[in-house]
Amino acid sequence: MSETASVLDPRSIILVAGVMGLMMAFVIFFLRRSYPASVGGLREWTLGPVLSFGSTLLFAARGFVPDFVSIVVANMVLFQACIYHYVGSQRFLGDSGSTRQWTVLNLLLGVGLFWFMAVHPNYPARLILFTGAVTLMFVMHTRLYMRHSSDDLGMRLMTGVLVAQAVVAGLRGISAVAGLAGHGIMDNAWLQSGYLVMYSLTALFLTIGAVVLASDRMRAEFEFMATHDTLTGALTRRAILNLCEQELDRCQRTGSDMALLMIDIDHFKLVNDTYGHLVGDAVLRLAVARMQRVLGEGGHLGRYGGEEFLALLPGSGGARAEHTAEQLRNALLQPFDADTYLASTWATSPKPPTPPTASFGIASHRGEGETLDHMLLRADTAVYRSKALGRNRVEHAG
Ligand SMILES: Nc1nc2c(ncn2[C@@H]2O[C@H](COP(=O)(O)OP(=O)(O)OP(=O)(O)O)[C@@H](O)[C@H]2O)c(=O)[nH]1
Repeated sequence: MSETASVLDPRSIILVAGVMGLMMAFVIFFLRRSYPASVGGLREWTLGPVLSFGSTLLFAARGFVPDFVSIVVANMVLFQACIYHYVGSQRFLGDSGSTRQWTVLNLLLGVGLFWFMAVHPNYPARLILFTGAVTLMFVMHTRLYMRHSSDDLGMRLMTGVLVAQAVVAGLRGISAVAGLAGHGIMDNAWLQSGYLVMYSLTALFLTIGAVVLASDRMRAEFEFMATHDTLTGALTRRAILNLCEQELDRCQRTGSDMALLMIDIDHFKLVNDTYGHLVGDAVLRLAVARMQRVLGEGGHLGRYGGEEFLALLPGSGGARAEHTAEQLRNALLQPFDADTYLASTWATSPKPPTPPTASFGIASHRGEGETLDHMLLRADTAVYRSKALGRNRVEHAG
């Protein structure tokens, strides 16, 4: 029994937990230095474990510092650590999180803890107050991850750890209500030790989860940057050609259909020359947004060259590809939305605004033996014919 007590000595457990959390805070701190600002929440995720460690020192100093510090301040610092973890998650997941209202709750918590320490000393009441606040925090934190749920390892790890911690904190509160809390945090009741073990694992796994999530986000961002054009958000030339190669391969194995659309914006040099390159850029972005809306999940759009785009239509034969091309052509012709940069720029211009038009060339898969280069050449030739016949039209490759 005495051996068990020494293995699960609460003071050692919370110290080890704090040190582990602090080490993970270093990891996040260095990640933060090298990650772009678009990966939000890293500052809060660094502060969380640092505060946890601070609370650990304060708890461990029980008997050496005034009780106000080792009880009231220590609990408040620990709760503030939970707040930073939560707000870090909110910012990471793109929600607007603020520590302010939670800090107010923390101050109220401090008043309550002080009351039940100095005015009406009552350990179970303090425990109920603290576990109530912490359980609320973990439930909110869990709900946040459930709202943004995905199959990512980091997301699942975070959700699992938070659910476990919400349950344990809740049970600890219930045990206090049921009179099983003992007389102080250093009481070695099995529930107390169990809670502290759980706490140490949570502190560590929350921070590990944060590191995993941040690395996954970075990988996804790099992958996106490598495969998407920065100006328009369409796929890069290499990415769309890779997809075309894969699709062609599949067609030749299974005999299914596919079609390529070469799309060239008309008189684009004139847009640049008349309105400037910034407007030209906005026109390209608008054209891509409109075409992506039409294609949806059914096709892929890549930027083939400056104002030339390539759409891949898996499973489409010639007739379906023509229908899609007409939809794309019509989408480009629609007037500008009144509140866009383009509408306001062009409205104040001496020349009346006109949405861009484009010329389309379709090359549908002809069957075995056809290469991607050949399909691209056919689509390109069809675009030239479309230009020669007056632009703003769809032509089939021969
Ligand atoms: N603003 C802007 N312009 C670009 C970009 N990439 C290419 N361009 C411009 O696109 C124009 C293409 O001009 P051309 O190849 O002569 O074609 P066009 O004026 O569209 O004429 P047609 O294709 O014959 O209808 C050039 O002026 C390029 O500078 C870009 O990223 N942004």
